[in-house]
Amino acid sequence: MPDALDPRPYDALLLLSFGGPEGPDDVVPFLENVTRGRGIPRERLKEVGQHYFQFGGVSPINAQNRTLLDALRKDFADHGLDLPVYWGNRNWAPYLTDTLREIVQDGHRRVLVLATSAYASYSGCRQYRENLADSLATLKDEGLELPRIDKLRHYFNHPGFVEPMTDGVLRSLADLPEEVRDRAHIAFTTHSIPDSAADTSGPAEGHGDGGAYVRQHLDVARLIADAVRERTGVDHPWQLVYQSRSGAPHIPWLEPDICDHLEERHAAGVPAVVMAPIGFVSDHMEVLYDLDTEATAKAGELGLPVRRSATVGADPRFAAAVRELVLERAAAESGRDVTPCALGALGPSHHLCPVGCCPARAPRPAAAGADSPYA
Ligand SMILES: CC1=C(CCC(=O)O)c2cc3nc(cc4[nH]c(cc5[nH]c(cc1n2)c(C)c5CCC(=O)O)c(CCC(=O)O)c4C)C(CCC(=O)O)=C3C
Ligand SMILES: [Fe+2]
Repeated sequence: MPDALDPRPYDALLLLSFGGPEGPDDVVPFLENVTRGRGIPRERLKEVGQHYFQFGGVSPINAQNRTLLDALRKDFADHGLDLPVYWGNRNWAPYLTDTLREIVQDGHRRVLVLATSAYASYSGCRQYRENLADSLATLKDEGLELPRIDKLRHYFNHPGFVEPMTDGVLRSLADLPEEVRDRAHIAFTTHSIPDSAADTSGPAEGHGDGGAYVRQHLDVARLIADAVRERTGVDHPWQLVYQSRSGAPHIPWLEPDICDHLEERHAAGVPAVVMAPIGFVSDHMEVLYDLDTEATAKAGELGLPVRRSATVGADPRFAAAVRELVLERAAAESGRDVTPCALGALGPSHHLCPVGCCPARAPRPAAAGADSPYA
């Protein structure tokens, strides 16, 4: 086998995701899993439960992950990369602990993790690392020999992530009525998080002013807006806005909300908006409900034409990017020369989260980082 496709020292890839309900009976236990100990108001939970019930109690996220698994396995096979791909979730079956147990029982010793979250933040990175540590603790109690786990670097600025989204924005612009198309604005959207979580996202030296979370999203938004201008010759004004806020109302979260933004753009005379959900890897419930249902209804009331652009999902370019990231990390880990691939102003993200990266409010053990209590 050619050297470039050598995944050693890794012997397994774990797709680590959020998980979601697969029927009406799953919705309440799923929400309990997600919010255990996180202080989400009851009213908010009822409301979010309704979003799931409106879609038959089925989150789109599991089907999306199954499709991504297929795409990854196909890409690896097509390129002669011999690396088994497993799937486990934080909040629903297949649960992370069960998948890790299976990985160990299949004899794997070095696991590389691909999380379905492209950016830094407590919710998007450290919380996954905490779940990995919890699962390792369970396996240790069961007397199993623990594998070593590493997490792939943040891939928000990888071309295989950015380019499919650029194409999506171009398609949405083309789909707008011709008379408003060239004056359309682009609203790049991502999950709102508490201001305090944004300010402390990423390594400590970059804390403050929205932290790595906001900077990384701004970099992706700028890359897409620049690529759209290059392809169409039109300079579409854009802004980074937020969606899916939860938590108590007196705690500040990132703003403006997409619905307020649409109202404000409409009042300012903007004739059309493309909503580009760059914060989500695939069509999660936040995309189907908060954008396709709620924000689209809001725009309808305003008489403002909007389009929602595609997420990356299982685009073959994303599957190829994962292969490149795996080989890049394997090379780095083996002391071989490698040039990490990244677009934009920020450069490739760190391989290992340093101590103090995206701190939790109440510190808990987290695996796959410089402060991991595991090997
Ligand atoms: C940054 C971020 C991402 C992106 C990174 C990543 O992808 O991980 C993300 C993804 C997701 N969040 C999801 C679902 C939920 N998130 C909640 C609550 C929260 N999310 C937060 C942040 C994020 N969340 C935060 C700060 C909270 C408050 C509570 C807390 O501090 O933990 C709640 C509770 C109810 C509510 O309040 O909304 C639910 C049901 C699903 C599944 C969707 C599906 O079914 O398709 C996915 C992919
Ligand atoms: Fe969430």
